[in-house]
Amino acid sequence: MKEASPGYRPVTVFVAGIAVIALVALVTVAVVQNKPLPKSTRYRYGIVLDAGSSHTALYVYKWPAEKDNNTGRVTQTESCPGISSYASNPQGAGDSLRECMLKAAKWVPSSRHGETPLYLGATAGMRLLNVLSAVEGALHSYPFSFRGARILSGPEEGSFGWGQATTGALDLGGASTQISFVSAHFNGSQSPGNLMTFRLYGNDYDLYTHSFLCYGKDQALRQTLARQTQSGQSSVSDPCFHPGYIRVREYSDLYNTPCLADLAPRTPPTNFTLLGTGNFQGCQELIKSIFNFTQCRYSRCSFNGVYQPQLQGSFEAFSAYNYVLDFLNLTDTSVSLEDVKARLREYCATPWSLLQKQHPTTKRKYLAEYCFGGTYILTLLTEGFNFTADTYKDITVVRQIKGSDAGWTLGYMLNLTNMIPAEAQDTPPLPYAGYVSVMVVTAVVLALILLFLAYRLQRTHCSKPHKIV
Ligand SMILES: Nc1ncnc2c1ncn2[C@@H]1O[C@H](COP(=O)(O)OP(=O)(O)O)[C@@H](O)[C@H]1O
Ligand SMILES: [Ca+2]
Repeated sequence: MKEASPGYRPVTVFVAGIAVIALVALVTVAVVQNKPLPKSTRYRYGIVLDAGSSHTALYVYKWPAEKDNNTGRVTQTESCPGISSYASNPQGAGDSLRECMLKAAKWVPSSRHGETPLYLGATAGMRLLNVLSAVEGALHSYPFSFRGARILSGPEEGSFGWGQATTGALDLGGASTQISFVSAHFNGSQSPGNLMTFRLYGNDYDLYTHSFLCYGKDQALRQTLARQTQSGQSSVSDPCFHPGYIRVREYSDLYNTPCLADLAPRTPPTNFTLLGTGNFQGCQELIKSIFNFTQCRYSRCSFNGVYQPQLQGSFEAFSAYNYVLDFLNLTDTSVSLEDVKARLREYCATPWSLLQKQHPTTKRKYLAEYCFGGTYILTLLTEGFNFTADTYKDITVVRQIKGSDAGWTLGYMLNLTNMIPAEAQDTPPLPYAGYVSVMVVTAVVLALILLFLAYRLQRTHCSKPHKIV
């Protein structure tokens, strides 16, 4: 009599053995394979310098090393000098970024410097090549992994600012402005130059994008001033500036931009006096005159003969859209196009002296230009891009997209570091806390099974006369 219930004990022993092996394996994997990263290597960093027309913005991105996807990203930003003003002194451009780069070196732990990618993208788009090579030389001297300085094309500037598949992007800089959106009516056949194709998370997108050089806020303002000074006037009554605003400006200074090439009057006086009249309607008429609506060789155009498919979906507007509309208290989603007009009518007519008293701390140059800026935005959106009272509701003014400052810098870095997954991920990686929980629960269950089996083995042993199954 060896077995009270033949076949029972070997099965139990076998299962118990497997459980022991599984438990040991589980604990070994838990201990050896998935220790949290040491503090200094827990985060990764990336630095992008956005050399725009008005200034250079420094972005330092930081994200958990375990999640190389588009989540958990934190940004630190810093405003640095603009490099385009160094066209005649390229060496100075490199030196001018020194203070900013030292800040970046402080924000990124030194143990991570060597592997932190550093990019510079220039969007000012004008006569920058000699400046860029000087800046490249300077950026090589920092401890980061410098990956080059280059001029972004208009489509790149527009499309990297575009973040979510369903949302269009509107960017208004100083020199140029971009519009990008996905449209069911656009596959590039009419206008291949406006097509950017993307493969994102397993889906293909045909993105329409266009960048209008010389239609950023500063260059557009210069265009309106050029319209009023073409015959060498010595004084100009400008409806886009407030009543009582007076400023003497130099002709050479105004026309010193490729956007106004060949437009300068032949023998102008040295200066002209700019006198504000503060008239919204007049300002809008003046702004309309810098757009050309007459020629279009496509089925539909925005302006200057540029193809634009029918607007589709919602839009996020940032950069100067945000600076200007925020100052004018017009960023709320409930604000209608009529509200914008009413606010501008009242705002532009406000005397300059009163305005300065109301906003003693606002930079004078900015304060003087919000009337123009607001009127330009309204005109660009409605006359230029064909937004209506109805579709204007689809625009949200944003400072940030998904927790990062809105703009092209994050998309640019993610693209160049191959961190935007083209294909959908099959299984989302488990976060560390989730991993530990799964391990603990499984180990506890296995331990309970073991205890239970041991208990039954013992009982079988101690009560042989009874048949227990
Ligand atoms: N706080 C602000 N208020 C008003 N205008 C601003 C402010 N900050 C920047 N600007 C202006 O908004 C425009 C766009 O700025 P930005 O997007 O930085 O331009 P860019 O990329 O061409 O350098 C520029 O004309 C700039 O001078
Ligand atoms: Ca910009």
